[in-house]
Amino acid sequence: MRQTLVAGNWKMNGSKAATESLCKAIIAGLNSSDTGIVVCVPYVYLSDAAKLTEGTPLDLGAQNVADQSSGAYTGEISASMLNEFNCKYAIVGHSERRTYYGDTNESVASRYSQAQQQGIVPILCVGETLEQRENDQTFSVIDEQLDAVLNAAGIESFAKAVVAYEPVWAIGTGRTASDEQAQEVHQYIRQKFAAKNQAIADQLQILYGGSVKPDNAKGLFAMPDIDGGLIGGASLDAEGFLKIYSASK
Ligand SMILES: O=C(CO)COP(=O)(O)O
Repeated sequence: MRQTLVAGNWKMNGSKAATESLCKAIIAGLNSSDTGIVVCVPYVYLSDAAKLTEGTPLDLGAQNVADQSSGAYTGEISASMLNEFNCKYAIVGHSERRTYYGDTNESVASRYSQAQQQGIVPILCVGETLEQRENDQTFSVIDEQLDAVLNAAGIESFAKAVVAYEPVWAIGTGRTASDEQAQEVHQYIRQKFAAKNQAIADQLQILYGGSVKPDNAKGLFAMPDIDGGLIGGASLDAEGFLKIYSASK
């Protein structure tokens, strides 16, 4: 049985005060034995969030990581820096990074490796746009996104990675993929990995992201190849986020 994981991606939302109140409210709703729940907060709040989550069941993650280890890369944050703040996870290749900030398949692969070199678990995001889906390119886009990382880091690296399928057309639109639409792609991804290494494929956590809410989480998470979710908007509300987490158990 694979463990489930529910990750909140706060994106560029919140404040110092909101970080404190949201972390505290989520932690208050968890039991000490709970596992598989993480918040990915803006970089500047990692220090506060690290203190708030230390010794609690709530894990911490970043929303990105540099594709280089150090040096003259103005504005970037390295994996070793993240490591100083108890970051267990780092999202890489989110579609908003790919679309607005030019992250390429190659740079995403470098970010993925940089995270792993510091013992941080990358949450590798893949997914097609609406246009690509309508042109029957969903699987070829996902192949390209995954192959760039597989070629650079190897199949074994996925023993310590998470994949998130996030169809771009479902992100922040309120238009979620149906349970079956999501499962179809998750199954495709798992079979792709299984063709290279069955054991890695069997244990790989594949999360679904895109308008996951408390009322649709249960159906999505019940699908055989969906192992949890990467939650945007709904992770900014502690009660709703905890409900989504409960749906994963
Ligand atoms: O992009 C997402 C998580 O990374 C999904 O965002 P929403 O849940 O707001 O659609």
